[in-house]
Amino acid sequence: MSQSVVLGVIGGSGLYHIEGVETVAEHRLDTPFGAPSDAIVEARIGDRTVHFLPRHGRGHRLLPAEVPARANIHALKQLGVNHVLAISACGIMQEAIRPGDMIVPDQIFDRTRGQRPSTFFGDGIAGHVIRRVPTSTRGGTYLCMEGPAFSTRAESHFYRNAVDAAVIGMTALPEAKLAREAEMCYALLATGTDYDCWHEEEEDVTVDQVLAVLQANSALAKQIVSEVATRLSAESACPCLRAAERAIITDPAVIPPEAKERLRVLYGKYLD
Ligand SMILES: CSC[C@H]1O[C@H](OP(=O)(O)O)[C@H](O)[C@@H]1O
Ligand SMILES: Nc1ncnc2[nH]cnc12
Repeated sequence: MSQSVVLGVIGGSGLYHIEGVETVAEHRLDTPFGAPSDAIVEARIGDRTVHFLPRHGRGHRLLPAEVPARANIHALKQLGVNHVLAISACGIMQEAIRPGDMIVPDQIFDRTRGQRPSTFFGDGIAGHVIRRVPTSTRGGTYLCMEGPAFSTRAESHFYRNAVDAAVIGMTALPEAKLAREAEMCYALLATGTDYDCWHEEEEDVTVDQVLAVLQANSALAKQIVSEVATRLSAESACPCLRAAERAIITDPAVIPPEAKERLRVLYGKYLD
């Protein structure tokens, strides 16, 4: 069964608002998982409503591990979002990718340290969604490291050789996992900003270098958001939109009422 597509955009480093679009409203939401990173800005791009949330908060206040990913995804879900375009600044792990190139990874490799709450399930309700293809599009592996410090050269070489990573960042997880549990299509748009620290002839990554590339690319990033907003179809029947249909294993009779209430926005249709 198809659903009307509602687009959410999560802005990463250097992208704290979308310039030059018509703002319709600002939503300050609360969730059972705490407050999201910031207010969500509802904007119009052409005929489409877009909900924009800066992942690190305006002014970039949150470290990768401090980003309240569950609250962010839940708040977007409250607004009806079912398609997420997640924008990220990334280190480049392959020679052929140049700074400023945009990459759309189709795989994610988890090198976070397990301290980031990464599921909506638990506390009385067990569920398991399928993640063989974790995003909605194709194009290489995003290695998600814990950070906030950048990698050592040994780690950088390992990610290139053992994982064959295309890009490296710190934020696609648990965001992408939670979007799947929340039955959303999730696409990653990575801007390659630096060669991390593996390249013999290129500078090692610095924050200044990352921000300079993002600054130079900001018009392109905005154009891509506009194109996605314009071209995305009005309806979708993607299986991501039913990812939790068969995920919940707990007998409904033993799910505590508090757990049902906590997950009502996400799974009410399966629990009632
Ligand atoms: C500012 S460099 C490191 C920082 O940038 C990336 O953030 P995001 O993915 O939100 O664009 C990276 O993951 C780190 O959080
Ligand atoms: N080299 C790098 N490692 C991790 N995250 C990044 N974001 C931008 N460049 C990065």
